Amino acid sequence: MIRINNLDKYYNKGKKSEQCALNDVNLEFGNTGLVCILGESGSGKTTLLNAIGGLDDFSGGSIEINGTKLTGYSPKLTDAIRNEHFGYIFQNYYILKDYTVGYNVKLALNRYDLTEEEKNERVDYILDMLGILKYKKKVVSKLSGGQQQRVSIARALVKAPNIILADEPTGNLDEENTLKTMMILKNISKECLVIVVTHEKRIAKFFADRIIQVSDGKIVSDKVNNATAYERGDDSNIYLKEYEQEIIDDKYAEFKLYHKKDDIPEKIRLNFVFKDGKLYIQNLSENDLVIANAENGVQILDEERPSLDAQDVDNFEYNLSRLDEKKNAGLPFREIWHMAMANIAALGKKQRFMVIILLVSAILLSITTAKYVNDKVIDEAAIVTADSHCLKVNIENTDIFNEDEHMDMHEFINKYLNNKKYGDIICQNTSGMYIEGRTFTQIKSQDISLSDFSYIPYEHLDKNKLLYGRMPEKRNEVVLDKQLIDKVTEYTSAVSLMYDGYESYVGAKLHGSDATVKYKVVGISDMGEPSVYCSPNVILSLMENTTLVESDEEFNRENVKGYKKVKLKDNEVLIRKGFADSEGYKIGDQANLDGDYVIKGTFPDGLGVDYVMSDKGCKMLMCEQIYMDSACYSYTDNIPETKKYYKKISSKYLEKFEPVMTVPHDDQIKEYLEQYSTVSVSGNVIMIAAAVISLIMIYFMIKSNAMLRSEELTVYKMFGISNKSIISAFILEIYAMASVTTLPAVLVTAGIIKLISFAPSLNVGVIFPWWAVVGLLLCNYLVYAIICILPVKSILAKPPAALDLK
Ligand SMILES: Nc1ncnc2c1ncn2[C@@H]1O[C@H](COP(=O)(O)OP(=O)(O)OP(=O)(O)O)[C@@H](O)[C@H]1O
Repeated sequence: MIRINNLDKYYNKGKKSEQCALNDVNLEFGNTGLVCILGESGSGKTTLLNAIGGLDDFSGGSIEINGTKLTGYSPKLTDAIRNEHFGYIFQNYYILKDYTVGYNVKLALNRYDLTEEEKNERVDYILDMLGILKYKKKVVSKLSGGQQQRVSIARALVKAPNIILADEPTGNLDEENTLKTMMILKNISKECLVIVVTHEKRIAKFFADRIIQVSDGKIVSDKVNNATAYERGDDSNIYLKEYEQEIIDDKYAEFKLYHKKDDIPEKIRLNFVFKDGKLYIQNLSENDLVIANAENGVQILDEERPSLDAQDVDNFEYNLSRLDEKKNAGLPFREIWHMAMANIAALGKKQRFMVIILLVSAILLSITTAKYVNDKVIDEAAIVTADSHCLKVNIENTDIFNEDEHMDMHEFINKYLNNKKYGDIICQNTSGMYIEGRTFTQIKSQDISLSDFSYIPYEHLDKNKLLYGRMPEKRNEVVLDKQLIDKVTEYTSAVSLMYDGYESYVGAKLHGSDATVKYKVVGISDMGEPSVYCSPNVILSLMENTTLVESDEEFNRENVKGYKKVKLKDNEVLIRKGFADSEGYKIGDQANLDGDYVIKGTFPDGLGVDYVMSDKGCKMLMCEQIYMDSACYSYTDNIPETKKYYKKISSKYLEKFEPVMTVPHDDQIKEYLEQYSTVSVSGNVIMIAAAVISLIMIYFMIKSNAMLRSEELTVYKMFGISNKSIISAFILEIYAMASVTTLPAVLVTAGIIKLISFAPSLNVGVIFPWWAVVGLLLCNYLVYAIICILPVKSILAKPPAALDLK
C-alpha cells in the first residue's frame, strides 16, 4: 500500500533555474494491479516514479510505503524500503554493461537465501520468458538496445518484488516483445503492484487497471480503465483476409487483385515482357510499384491481422514464486574478488594512468620515509665512539704545583675515582689501533685502522655475550666487540675482506702506533658497544702512552722459565732485561716512573711489557697518571648515581678544584641531533610536501575512478548489494593494483637506497631498516583503504537519481 500526500518536488530550489516538477500530488495505490502513468514529455512522470521508489529526494509532503512514512530521502531507511519492496525497470536500463546477462540478472537475487541452482533456475526461467535465454552468457554491451532492455526487465522481475516500478519498460522493444513484456507485467500485477510510466496510450488502454494522467507536475486525471481488445499496430505486413479479391484469368497468366472495399484502384496498366526465360515488368500506372520482400520489410500474409484480448492475457502462462528476504546482503568474497578484478579489467586505458600514479607516489613515499626514518632513527653504532658506560671526569681550576691541592687531588683520585665502588678507570682511544691484515703469499700484509672506541677492563665483559673465542687470560690478550668489526667491514679498507666473518678475527693481532707491542684478539663479544676489552694495565699503558706495565699476577700467568710465583711489594718493580741494559739500569736503582719505585730485578724480553709491578703499584701509577692528566674516563653501570656520588664527595674539595662530569656517549648523540635538526627543517618540508602530493594524487585518482563509475555503484546499490560489499570490492580493487605497483616499487626503492648506502665510496649512509619498509607498506595499504572509503561512501549516501539517473 502506497500513500502519497501533498508531494512537491523542485529542481534547483532557490536558484534562478528553479523548476517545479511535482506540485501537490496526492495518490494512493493498493497492493495489486497495473497502474499506467501517462503524460507528455517533461510532465513529471519519471520524477514521480523516482520519488515513490526512493531513488530521489523530494521537497515537501510525504510518502508512506506499507506503513513506513518517509518525509525525505534518508539513506538507511530508504535503502531498506527499496531493497525490501521494489523492483525497478529503468528507461536507461542501468545494467552492468561489462558483465554477462546472467550475472546482471543474478545480482538481484543476492539478498535471498537461494542455492546457486535455485538462482540459476529462476534466472533461466525469466530469461526464457523474455526470449533472451540464449544470450545468458553474453556480455551485455554486445546486445542490441531492445535486448538490453529485456535484461533490465528480467533483473527487476526475477526476485518477484512487492512493487514493480517501470519507466518506459517497452520503449525500445518491437511489438512482439512489448506485448510479451506487458503480458508478464499484467500477470504479475494480480499479486503485486505494477506502476508503469509510458507514453503509449494503446498499451495503457489495453493493459492498465487504472490510468493516471500527469501534466506540469500535477495529476489531471485518475481513472479506472476498462480494457478493450488490442489491435496490433503492425503496419508493415499485408493481411490478405482484410482485402477484397478479384481474379483475372487468362491463357498465359492468372492475376489476383486485392484491395480494400472503398479503396478501388484506377485502371492498372502493366506491360509484361517475356524474354530469355525472364519476366520484365513495365509500370504504366500512376501508382508506385513495390515488390513485397524482406528487403522492403513488407510481407504479404494470407491470414487475419492478429489481435489480443483479455482472454489471451489470462491464458498467458507465467509463474515465478515470491521470495523470502534474507538479512545479509553482502556478497561472498569470491564475488567481491570477481567484481574487483572485473573492475580492473574494465578500467582499460585508465589502468595505465593509475599504475603510473601508484608507482610515482610509492617511490616518492619510499624516499621521504627513508629520509624521515634516517632523521629520527639514530644508528648509534655509526655515531657513537664511546662506551655508553663511560663517564668523563675533568678536574678543573686546579693548580697541581700547589702542595695542598696535590694532596687533596691524590685523596680524591685514590679514594673515590679509582675505588671500583662506583667507577673503574677506562681509556678512550686517542692514538689509534691497527688490526694486522692476514698475510697471503701474493699480498703484503696490510693494517686495518681501528679508531674511535673505548678500552674497557675485561671484568666488565659479560661472559655470556662472548660470540667466539674466550676471555683474556694474559696481559696482552683482548676481546673485540663485533660493533667495531662491523665498522671496519662497512667503512674501511678492502683489507677487511681478508677476514671472513667475525670468527676469523679471533687470533688477529692488534698494535698501536708502536708496532712492536702486539695484542692478541682472543674473543669476539656482542656487548653492543664500541669497545675493546682488555687488562686494566693495558689501559694504564695506553694512558701513559709509553710505560708498558703488568702486574706480578699477570707475570706469573706467563709461566716464564726460571721465575716462580713472583710477589712484589708495592714500591718494587722488575724491569725488562733488554730495556735495563739499553738504559743502563741496575738492580736497586730508582725506576724512571712517576712515584717511588725500586728496581728489584729483571725479566726476559718478549712479553710485550717493560715493567712488572704489584697490583697496588699499578694502581698507584694509574692515580699518578690521572693526576697528571687532571682527567679520566670512568666505567660505571649507573651513570646518574655515580655522577651524584662524585658530586657529593667533591663538594668538600670545591674550593680547590672542581670535578666536571660529562657523558661522551650522550654528548655525541646530542651533537648529532643538533647538527641534524638544522639540516632537516628544509628536508622535512620537502618530505611532507612529497607525501601530501602523493596522497592527494591517489585521493583524486580513486575519487575520479569512483565518480566515473557512479552508474555502476548505483546499480549495485539499487539491487540490494550492501554498502560494505561495494566498498570492500573497491578496496580489494585498489589493493590488487597496489600489489603489482606500490609493493614492488617500495621494495625496489628500499633495495636501491640500501644498496647505495652500502657503497662507502658514495658516502650516502641512509638508514632505512626493513621494519620501516614494512611499516610504509602497511601505512600505504591503510591509507588506500581510507581514501577508498571516503568517496565511495559519499556516493552511496546520495539518492541514486542524484548520481546518474538523469
Ligand atoms: N535533474 C534535473 N534537474 C533539473 N530539472 C530536471 C531534472 N530532471 C528533470 N527535470 C525537469 O523536471 C521536469 C519533469 O521531468 P521528468 O523527467 O519527470 O519528465 P517525464 O514526464 O518523465 O519526461 P519524459 O517522458 O521525457 O521522460 C522536466 O521539465 C525536466 O526538465
